[in-house]
Amino acid sequence: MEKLIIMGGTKLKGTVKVSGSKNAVLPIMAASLLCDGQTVIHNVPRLRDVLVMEQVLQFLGAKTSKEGSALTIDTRGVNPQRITEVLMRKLRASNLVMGPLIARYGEVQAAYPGGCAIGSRPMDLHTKGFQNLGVQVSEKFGYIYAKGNKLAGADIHLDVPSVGATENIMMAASLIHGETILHNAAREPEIVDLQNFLNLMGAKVTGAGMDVIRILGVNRLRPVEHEVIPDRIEAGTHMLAAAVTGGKMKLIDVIPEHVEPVIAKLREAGIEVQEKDNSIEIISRQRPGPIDIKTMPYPGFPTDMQPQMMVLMSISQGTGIVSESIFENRFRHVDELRRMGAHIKLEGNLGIIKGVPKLSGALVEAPDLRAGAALVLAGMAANDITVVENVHHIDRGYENLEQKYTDLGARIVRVNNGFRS
Ligand SMILES: CC(=O)N[C@H]1[C@@H](OP(=O)(O)OP(=O)(O)OC[C@H]2O[C@@H](n3ccc(=O)[nH]c3=O)[C@H](O)[C@@H]2O)O[C@H](CO)[C@@H](O)[C@@H]1O
Ligand SMILES: C=C(OP(=O)(O)O)C(=O)O
Repeated sequence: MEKLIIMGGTKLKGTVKVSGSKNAVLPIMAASLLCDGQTVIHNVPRLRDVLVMEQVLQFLGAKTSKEGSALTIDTRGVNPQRITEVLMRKLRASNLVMGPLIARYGEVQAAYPGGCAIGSRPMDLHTKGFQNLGVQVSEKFGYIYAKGNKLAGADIHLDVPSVGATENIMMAASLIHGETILHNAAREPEIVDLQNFLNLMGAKVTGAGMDVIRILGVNRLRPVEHEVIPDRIEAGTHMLAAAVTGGKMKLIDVIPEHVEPVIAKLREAGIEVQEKDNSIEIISRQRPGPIDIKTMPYPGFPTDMQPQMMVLMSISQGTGIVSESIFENRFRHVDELRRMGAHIKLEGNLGIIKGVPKLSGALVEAPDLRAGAALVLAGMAANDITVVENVHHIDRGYENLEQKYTDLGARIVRVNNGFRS
C-alpha cells in the first residue's frame, strides 16, 4: 500500500498546469461505443479511473492505445457481453456504458457500479430514464438487465439533476428514433462537453448547460477527434492548496467560469483571486476569514470540493458551517482532520468548524478521492510531518498530484511499505 509523507509548512509558489477533466473524459470514452471506428480523445489525464474505463471498453471488445495525452479507442471489434462486478465496482462511471450499449445493441447486462463510498448512489434515475425510452429493465442479484428493440424518444423528468443519469439518457437518446426532452437535467460543464462531443459525431443535442436538454435521435454516429475540457475540480483543489499554505500560485489551462463558485468563496475568505482568459492567480497573504458553504448541483458549490474547502475552514479565523446536500456520507475526512487538530462538530448533514491557527501533522487515511486530496492539502498546511495512507483513492482522480505540488515547493515523498517508490 502506498502512502505520502508530507513535511508541512512550505508556501506553494509557481505555476501549475491543470490536466484534462476526469468527469468529462469518462462519459466521452463511453460515448465512443455509439459508433464504429476510431475515436481520438485529446487532453486525457493519466489517472486510474481512465485506465479502468479503458479496461471496461477492452472487455467489451474495443482496442485502446495512448500517445502522450491522446487516447484512441477503436470500437470495430465490440461485442457486448455481461459486465461483471469485478470491473463495474472499480468506478462509478462504468455505468455510463449502459446508455450507449442499449442504443447501439438494444441490450446491456451489467453489475451495479462502484465509485467513491460517499453515499448510497442508486441507479433508479438511470433505469427510469431508460424505461421511458422503451427499454425493459429488471434487476437481479446485483445486476441490471436492460433490453429493448423499439426504442423511441420521450419526455423525461429527473427527480434530481443527476449528472450520470443526464449523461446516460443523452447518449442513449442520441441514437434512437424520435425526440427526447430531458427536464431537470444536470447543468455541469462536463455535460456540455459531452454534448459537444456527441454533436461532432453527428448527434442533434441542444440545451446542455441548462435544465432542459433536447435530443433528436439519428440513425448513425461517426468517429471523431475531440479535446476534453480542463478539470475544474483539480483546478479548485490547487486553488485551495495555494490558499491553505499561504502561497502564490498561477493555474494555467483552466476555465475560470467553471470554478466561479470556488473563486467566490475564496474571495469571501479574503484570498486574492485574479482571473484571466484561461489562467487564475491565487495570492494568500493572511489567515482566511470565516465562511459557510452549501453543496449544490452546478452552478452551486461542488460537493467534490467540500473536503478541500473544509481544510481552509479548519484554519480560518472564526466558525463556519458546511452543509452537504448531495451525498449523505461525505464527511469521512472529518475524523482524519480531527487527528490533525481540527475542531469540527457534525450534526446530520452539517459540519460546524471552529478554525484553529494551525493544524499539526498526524498519521491519516484517505477514505475516498477528494477527502484524500483534502488530507494532502491539510498536510502541506500543517506543522511537522503528515502521513497519508491509502493513496490509491487519490490516484483515481488526480494526475501526478504530489509531483505538481513538489514542483511548487512542497516536500512530499511517496513510499511503498516504507520504501520510496
Ligand atoms: C464520474 C462522475 O462524473 N462523478 C460525479 C457525478 O457522480 P454521479 O453522476 O454518480 O452523481 P449524481 O449527480 O448522479 O448524484 C447526485 C445525487 O443524485 C442521487 N441519485 C443519482 C442517481 C440516481 O439514479 N438516483 C439518485 O438518487 C445521488 O444519490 C446523489 O444524491 O456527479 C457527482 C455530483 O456532482 C460528483 O460528486 C461526482 O464526482
Ligand atoms: C465522487 C467522485 O468520483 P466518482 O463519481 O467517480 O466516485 C469524484 O470525482 O469526486
